[in-house]
Parts: sequence; C-alpha cells; structure tokens
Amino acid sequence: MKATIEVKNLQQGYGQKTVLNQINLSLMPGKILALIGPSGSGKTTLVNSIMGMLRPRKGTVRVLGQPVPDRQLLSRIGYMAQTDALYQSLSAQENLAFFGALQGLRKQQLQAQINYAAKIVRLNSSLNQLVKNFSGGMKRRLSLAIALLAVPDLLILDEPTVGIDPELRQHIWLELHHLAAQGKTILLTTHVMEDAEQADQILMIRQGAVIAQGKPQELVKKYQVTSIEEVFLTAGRKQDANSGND
Ligand SMILES: Nc1ncnc2c1ncn2[C@@H]1O[C@H](COP(=O)(O)OP(=O)(O)OP(=O)(O)O)[C@@H](O)[C@H]1O
Repeated sequence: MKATIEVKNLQQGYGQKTVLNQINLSLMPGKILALIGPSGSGKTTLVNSIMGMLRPRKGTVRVLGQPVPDRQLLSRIGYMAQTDALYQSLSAQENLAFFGALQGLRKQQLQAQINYAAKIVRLNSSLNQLVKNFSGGMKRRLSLAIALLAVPDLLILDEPTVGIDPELRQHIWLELHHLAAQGKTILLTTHVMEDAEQADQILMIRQGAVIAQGKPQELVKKYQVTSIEEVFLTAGRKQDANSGND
C-alpha cells in the first residue's frame, strides 16, 4: 500500500529564513497524524507544503502518489485553515452550499452532504443563521463542516479544536476515527495534548526540526514518562542540550 503523504528531507523557508529542516514523514491511508509544536515552530508551513501552497526548497513531498504542487490534487483534499475563510453576510447553509459547489458536489448530493457535515459539528439547528452572528467556536465548527463536505481521501485540519468545548471535541474525534476506519487519512495540527493522544501517529516539531515521532503509547514508553506533554518537554530539553541552548 502506498503512503497518502510522503515527505522526504524537506527544507522550507521564507526569503533568507529557513523554517523547516530535514523533515521526514510517511502517513498511510486510514491513519490519523497529529502534528504538534509550539507557536512558530513551523506546523502551518509544513501543512502548506503538503497542500502544495509552498514549493519544497529542498526534498520532496508526495500526496496521494503525486508530487506536489499539483492543482488536481486539491479536489481530493479537505482543508480547514487556521483562520476561518467564511462569508460573514451569508448564512451557514449558504456558505456550505457555496463551498460544496466549489468542491464539485452535484446538486442532488449537496443537501445530503450539508446535513451530514452540519450534524457532525452540531450546527444543524443553526444552518439558517448568518455567520456574522456566530460565536468564534461556531465559526470553527462551520469551517470543519466545510472540510468534511465532500468526504475527501485526505483531510488536513489546522487547529480544528480551537474554541470547541470538550463534549463536542469527543464527538468530533469519534467521527474522525470513523472516517479513518473507512480508509480516509487525516492530518491535524494541535496545541491540545489530549488531541495528540487520540491520533495513531504523532510528529513533534520544535524550532523547525522533528524532535520526536511515533505512536503515542510508544513515545510515552520510549521517554519513560506518563503523558505526551512530558514526551514533548523531555524531547525539547534534549534538543536544547544537543544544540548547546540553555
Ligand atoms: N509568509 C511568511 N513569510 C515569512 N515568514 C513566515 C511566513 N509564514 C510563517 N513565517 C514564519 O515561519 C515560522 C513558522 O511559522 P508557522 O506559521 O509555520 O508556525 P506554526 O507552528 O504554525 O505556529 P502557530 O502554532 O502559531 O500557528 C515563524 O517564525 C513565522 O514567523
């Protein structure tokens, strides 16, 4: 079986600045990867490289078997950005219909898919409200619903659980596991350690480099700690010691 995402020796940056170095990652179909790291560590840059929005400076990125950038791949990827790109003066229903049409959903499927996605994020009773009257968390949920609309082969979610209460988060995780069981591949970025613990695989980046990578239980065992948060802290201290930082 071919990996859905295959990143080899990726280096990425902006202008003179190198943001990511020597990133290697392989994610198989039906698996969920959590990408964690402090603010500014390069998570969004890695996501944008996988989406093909940034051309690799060095190394290669392949998604669904194709080297990126590749515009045609975009129709097979459901993407939820960190900042909500929603039409404020339209209702949730109208936003979903607009983005669903953009994703190529046909009229007959569109309403069924809108109902499916709205139900997952529990917005089905708010579909007719204008987005400008939504709370921050409701906007996040609507963005997630848009990413889920076309049930793509690959879902890329940049901080999907920000502003989402614990009960709904559990509900969303159930659906993500359900989608993975159907063979969909999911990559998400998060600052929430409980989210990372739910993933099949974790990639920890700090200062643009991978500091730890593997299954949550294996990482906890390897670092002889009791939580993913402690793995992160221990791996970060090791990185500092190796680079001569305090
Ligand atoms: N378009 C850009 N031009 C120049 N520098 C950028 C650009 N985008 C990001 N950076 C820089 O690259 C580094 C990594 O940013 P990135 O957004 O990938 O981090 P992140 O881990 O996603 O952070 P956060 O958790 O805060 O979203 C930061 O130092 C940031 O300032």
